[in-house]
Amino acid sequence: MAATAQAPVADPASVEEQRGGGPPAGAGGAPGEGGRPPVEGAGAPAEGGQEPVCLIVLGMAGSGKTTFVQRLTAHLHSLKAPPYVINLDPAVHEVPFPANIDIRDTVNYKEVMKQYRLGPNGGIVTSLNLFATRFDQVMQFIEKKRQNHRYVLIDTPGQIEVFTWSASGTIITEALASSFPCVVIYVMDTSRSVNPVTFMSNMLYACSILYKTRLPFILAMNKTDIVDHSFAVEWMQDFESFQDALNQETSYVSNLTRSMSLVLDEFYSSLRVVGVSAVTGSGLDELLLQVQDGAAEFDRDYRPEYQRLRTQLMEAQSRKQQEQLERLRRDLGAVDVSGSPDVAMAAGPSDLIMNRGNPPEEEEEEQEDSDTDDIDHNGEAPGGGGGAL
Ligand SMILES: Nc1nc2c(ncn2[C@@H]2O[C@H](COP(=O)(O)OP(=O)(O)OP(=O)(O)O)[C@@H](O)[C@H]2O)c(=O)[nH]1
Repeated sequence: MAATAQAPVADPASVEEQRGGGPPAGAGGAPGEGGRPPVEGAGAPAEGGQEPVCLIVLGMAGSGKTTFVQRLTAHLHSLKAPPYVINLDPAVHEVPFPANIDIRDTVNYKEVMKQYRLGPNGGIVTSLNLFATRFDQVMQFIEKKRQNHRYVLIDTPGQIEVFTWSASGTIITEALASSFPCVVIYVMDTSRSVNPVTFMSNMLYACSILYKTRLPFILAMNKTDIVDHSFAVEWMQDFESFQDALNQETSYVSNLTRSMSLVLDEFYSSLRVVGVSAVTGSGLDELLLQVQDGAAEFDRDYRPEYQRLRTQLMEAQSRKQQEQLERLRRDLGAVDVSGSPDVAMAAGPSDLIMNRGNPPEEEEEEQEDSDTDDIDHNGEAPGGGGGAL
C-alpha cells in the first residue's frame, strides 16, 4: 500500500465490487435464532419486482447509530435477509459491520482536510459533498442488487447536521427516494433523555428532521437496556405527566420547554415510536414491522412527489446533455459528433472533482501511488465505467 495518498477521492465503482457484504461475525443462523421470532414477511429477500426499502439512520452524536446499524445488519442476516449496507461517515475509525459501500474507500477524509485546509467538521462536510457528486454510481449499484436485498441500511456521519442540513444530504436523500421507498430512523439516546428539557431538545430535532426530509419517520428510542423508554412514551401521550416532570425544573428553559411541548403535540400523535437496544437487539422485530408500515406510507403519500422529482431530474439531465452536445458541435465546427454521445458525457461534474486538488499531470503518476492501492480497482462500474478519480 502506498503511503502517500494525494488523491482525496476515488471512484465508488472501483471499490464496491470487491466488498462482498458478507455476514458479520455471529450473524448467521436460522431465522429467529437467538430467541427472537422472525417478523413475517419482513425478512425475506426482495422478490421479483419488489424494491428494497432504504433505511436512513440519523441521530445525534453518540446516540448509537453505528451500533444500531451493526445490530440490525446482524439481525437481518439471522433472518436470511442480508441488507445492503452503506457507510456515509468519512471520519469513523472503524466500521463494525460489513459495508457494501464505504465512503472511506472513495473519499480520503484526511487528505480532503489537508488539501482544502479544513478542520474536522469542514472535512466531513466536504467529503460528503464530494461523495454526493458521485452518488449516481451508488444508485446504479443498489439498482443492480435490488433483487438480492430487502433493505438498504445507511449509516450517517456523527454530526447530524452534516447530513440533515447540507446540500449533499438532500441530494442523497432525494436520489434514494426517487428510486426506492425510504424511511428515516431517528436514533435517540433514551438514557440521556430522562431529563425533560433534554428530551424536548431531542424531540424538536426529530421534528425538524421529519419536516426537512419529508419521509416516513420512526423514532428508535435506543439504549433501553439502560433505561426503559416507557417514561418517554408516557410524556408523549400524557401532557400532564410531562408538565409534572417539568415542574421539578426551575430553570428559565423549562418555561420554553412547556410551551414547546404544546407545539409538538401533533407531531407526537402521528409518530412511530419503538424502544430498541442496539446492544442486546431487543425491539428490532417491532422496528421491522414499523418499517413495513413506513414503506407502505411512502408508497401511499410520498412516492408520487418523488416520481415527479425524478422525471424533472431526468428531463434536466437530458437537456444538459443536449446543451453540452450543442456546445461541442459549435466548438468543433465541421466535425460530426452526432454519433458519439460519449464525447458529450466526458465533461460531467465528476471531472471537475477529479481535477480539484489533483492536477491532470499529477493524476496519472498518482493513480499508481494512491491511497486506495490496496483496493481492487478491477471492478467494473455498472455502466462499464471505472477507475479512480
Ligand atoms: N448500553 C448501550 N450502549 C449503547 C447502545 N447503543 C450504542 N451504545 C453505546 O453508545 C456509544 C456510542 O455508540 P455509537 O454506535 O458509536 O454511536 P453513533 O451515534 O454512531 O456515534 P457517532 O458516530 O459519534 O455519531 C458506544 O459506546 C456504544 O457502545 C445500546 O443500545 N445500549
